[in-house]
Amino acid sequence: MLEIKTSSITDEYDVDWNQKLGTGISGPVRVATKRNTGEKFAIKVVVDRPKAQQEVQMHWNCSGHPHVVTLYEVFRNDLQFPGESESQSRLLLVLELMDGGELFFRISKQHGFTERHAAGTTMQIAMAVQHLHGKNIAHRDLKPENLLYKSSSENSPIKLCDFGFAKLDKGDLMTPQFTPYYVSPQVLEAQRRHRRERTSMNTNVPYTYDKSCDMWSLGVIIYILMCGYPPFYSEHPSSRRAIDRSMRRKIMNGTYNFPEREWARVSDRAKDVVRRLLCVDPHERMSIEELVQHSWLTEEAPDTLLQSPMYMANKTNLEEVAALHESHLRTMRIMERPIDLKPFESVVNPILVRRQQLTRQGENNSVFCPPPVEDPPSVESLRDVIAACLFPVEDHAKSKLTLENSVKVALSKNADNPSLKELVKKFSWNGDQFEMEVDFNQMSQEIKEILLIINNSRI
Ligand SMILES: Nc1ncnc2c1ncn2[C@@H]1O[C@H](COP(=O)(O)OP(=O)(O)OP(=O)(O)O)[C@@H](O)[C@H]1O
Repeated sequence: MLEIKTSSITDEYDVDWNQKLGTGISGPVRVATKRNTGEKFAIKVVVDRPKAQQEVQMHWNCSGHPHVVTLYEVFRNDLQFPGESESQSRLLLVLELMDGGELFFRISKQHGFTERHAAGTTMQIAMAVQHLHGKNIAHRDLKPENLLYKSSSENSPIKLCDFGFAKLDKGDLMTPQFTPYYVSPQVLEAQRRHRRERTSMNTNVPYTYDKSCDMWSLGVIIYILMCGYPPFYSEHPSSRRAIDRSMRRKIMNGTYNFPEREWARVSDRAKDVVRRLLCVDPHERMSIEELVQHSWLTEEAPDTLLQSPMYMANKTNLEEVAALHESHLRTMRIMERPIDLKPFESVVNPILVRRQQLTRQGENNSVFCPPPVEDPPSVESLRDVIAACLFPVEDHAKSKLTLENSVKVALSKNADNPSLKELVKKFSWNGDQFEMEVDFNQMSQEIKEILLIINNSRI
C-alpha cells in the first residue's frame, strides 16, 4: 500500500531545483540524489489535489513492471515557491530516472532502424499496456513523450510514464480526455455526445470509451514508428482547432492509407497490426492480449530498413507531408508538444531545445529553499484553468462555475498579460462569467499556448 511520507524530502534527497529533465502541464521534473546511496532519481512535483492523488495512486498500482517507470515513494510537503504568498501542499513523486530521452527523439538519431527494431519497441510498449489493462487501468494519454528510454545505451528498455490521465476502467470513462493525433473515434464520439448533452442539458445519455482508446493510440504510434508521419492529418492546416473537421472526419471514418514510398517494403504482418488497431469499431479493434500474440510480435520481424528516422530527423524529407498541415502542426506543436509529428529540424526539435535550455539554466546552483526558478502564481493559476477544462464534472453548471472561478483567479494573477483577457473575451467572458457555451478542450489548448509563451519569455 502506498504510504505518503510527510517528512521533508530534503531529509533523504538532495533535490536539484534548477536541473529540469522535462516540463509538462504540472510543471518541471527535476533530478534528485539520494543522500545515503548517491543514487539519482527524477522528482515530479504536483500540487496536492484529487487529480494528483489519483495520478499517484494509479502510478503506484502499475509500478514494478519492467516497462513502467518505477514510482519509488511519495512525499507530501508544504512548499512555498518564489512568487507565492503562502506555502502549498505538494506531492513529490520519486521516480526512476530515465536518462535516454523520449521515443521519437531517440529514433530520429538511430541509424539502421529496422522493422524488427520497430516490432521490438512495440512489444515493450505493448507489455506496459498489457500490464495496465490487466489491472483494468486505462492510461488515456499514450503518446511518444510519455515513452522514455532508461539510458542512451543500445539495449536500453523503454518505459511508460505519466499517469496523469490514467483511470480505473469501469467501462464508462466519462472525461473526454485526449491528445490530438492519438485520439480514437470513441473519444471523439464521447466528446460529440458530451457537447450535445451540454447543449440540451440532457444528462441521461451516457457516453463511454475505454481501454480500446489506448489500443487506438498504440496504432497511431506504430504507424509513425514505421514511416515517420501520422496516419491522420488535416486537409485544412490553417485551422486553429486542435482537430479540425477534416481530420475529425478521417478519424471517425478510419480514413488513412499506406503510401507506397515508405510502406512498400513493410511486411503485411506489420500492416495487419496497424489495420486492426486503427479499426473504427472498438469491438473489432485488437485488444492488448491479441496484440502481444500477433505474429508480427511473436515471430521475428523482417530486417527491413525503415525510413522513419530519416523523416523524423530530416526536415526536407518531411516537407511533402508537412506542407499539407504545416500551420496546423505549428499550433499542435505549441499546444500539445507533439515532438512525434513535426519535422525534426536537423535532428533537434524546438521543444527539446527548450527543455535543454531549461535544464542548462542555472546548472551551478543547487539550493532547496526557496528554489530560484519556480513557476509563479500566474502560471499555477493558468494550470488551474486547464485542469478545470480537462476535468469537467458531470454537473455542467458546476463545471462551468469551477472554470469561471479559476478564470477569475487567473485574470487577477495575470493582470499584466493582455492575451489572457483577450482569450477569455473571445470565449464570451463578461467580466464575471461566460455568456455562451465554452468549448473546454479548445480553451485548454489556447491557455496552454499562453503558458508556453510565458515559459519561453522566462528562459
Ligand atoms: N522519470 C523521468 N525521468 C526523466 N525524465 C522524465 C521522467 N518523468 C518525466 N520526465 C520528463 O518530463 C516530461 C514531463 O513529465 P510528465 O509527462 O510526467 O509531466 P506532465 O506534467 O504530466 O506532462 P503532460 O503535459 O505530458 O501531461 C516528460 O515528457 C519527460 O520528458
